Amino acid sequence: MEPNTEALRRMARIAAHLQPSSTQMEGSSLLRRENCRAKGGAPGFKVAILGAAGGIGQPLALLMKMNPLVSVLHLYDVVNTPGVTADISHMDTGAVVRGFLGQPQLESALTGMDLVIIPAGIPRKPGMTRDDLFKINAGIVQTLCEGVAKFCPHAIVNLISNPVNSTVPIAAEVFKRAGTYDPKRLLGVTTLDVVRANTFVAEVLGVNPKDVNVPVVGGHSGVTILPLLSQVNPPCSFTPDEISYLTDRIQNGGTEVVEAKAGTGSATLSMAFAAAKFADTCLRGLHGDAGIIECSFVASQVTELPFFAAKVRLGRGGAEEIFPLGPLNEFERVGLEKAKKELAGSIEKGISFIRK
Ligand SMILES: NC(=O)C1=CN([C@@H]2O[C@H](COP(=O)(O)OP(=O)(O)OC[C@H]3O[C@@H](n4cnc5c(N)ncnc54)[C@H](O)[C@@H]3O)[C@@H](O)[C@H]2O)C=CC1
Ligand SMILES: O=C([O-])CC(=O)C(=O)O
Repeated sequence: MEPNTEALRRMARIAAHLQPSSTQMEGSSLLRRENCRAKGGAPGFKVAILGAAGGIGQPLALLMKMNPLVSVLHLYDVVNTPGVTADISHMDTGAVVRGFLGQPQLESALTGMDLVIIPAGIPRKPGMTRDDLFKINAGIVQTLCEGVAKFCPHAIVNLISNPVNSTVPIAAEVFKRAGTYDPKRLLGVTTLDVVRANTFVAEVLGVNPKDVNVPVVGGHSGVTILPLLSQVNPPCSFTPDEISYLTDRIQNGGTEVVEAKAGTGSATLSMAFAAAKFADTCLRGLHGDAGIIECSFVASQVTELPFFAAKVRLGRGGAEEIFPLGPLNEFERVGLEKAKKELAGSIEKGISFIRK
């Protein structure tokens, strides 16, 4: 490269920082990606977090800034993104970070994104169910997904905002209405249930949670969270008391945190960890890595319900394969029936919110 060309590029990058208009920063970040590619680095993906200034959004932004597969990180919220962005952008990792504040900047936040992670919305307080959040969060998810449909219709969406059992159907209806719906690209994030299940099962077994994998299917609320303890990897067995304790603790893990936080919110740090883990699997899928399998709440034919959390294989197109539930024991079969009954109502509530 000619030295004077490099000097010009450096000046452009400094100018872009001093006056960060969308095009200037975009040009600068693209340049970095090109440089990275030219040096044989990994290809980078563009990721947006909507709700980035919140309890989940901030640590999630930090973790995504550390992900080497991310070349551009857009942080969008209706409050506080300038501060969060300035802070995160000083981390000496590769991703270029940009902040966007409020609805007028949603277009710039979303344009060109490969992956959009949505933790926007209010969290629970003690005594509330996740469904109690529907009234406020349904509208937030609708607005943001309308933005996704308009400005980055091919992005993969990771939906975190509760109640997930209803917000994923809401997003699907928004995308259908816009003519952009691809069921493989809309993924409800249930990874925290798996993360908790791995942790609690490992405690009972006395092993490292990293060495345990518990499939958790169904949905993301109370009895719809169905851990398949008969399918733990590596294979192991539990006493009836252990099964009862573990199922109850996994299903009520969210409430355990809400009560411990005593009115100041719900799980944020473990959720950011889980969301970053799930986003990483999506990015590795987009990257073309083989054998990427995680549980997620997706459009599905695994049961008679239109949506269900199950193990999915992530690839370039999103959730490219959804695995059947596999053999269930009697306890799990009873749990499945309870889960389906509650899920049916929550899914219908989400669908009719948009179709009303
Ligand atoms: N899927 C899961 O496993 C989990 C889901 N959650 C859910 O995640 C959501 C967020 O939780 P927290 O981060 O703790 O809440 P929080 O209140 O700390 O943060 C939410 C953020 O969303 C922002 N926001 C609100 N309306 C917005 C809009 N229209 N556009 C962009 N941003 C908007 C707020 O300004 C705030 O910064 C809640 O609904 C919570 O129930 C929480 C834990 C686990
Ligand atoms: O319980 C809540 O409200 C937040 C949540 O979804 C979880 O921690 O699993």
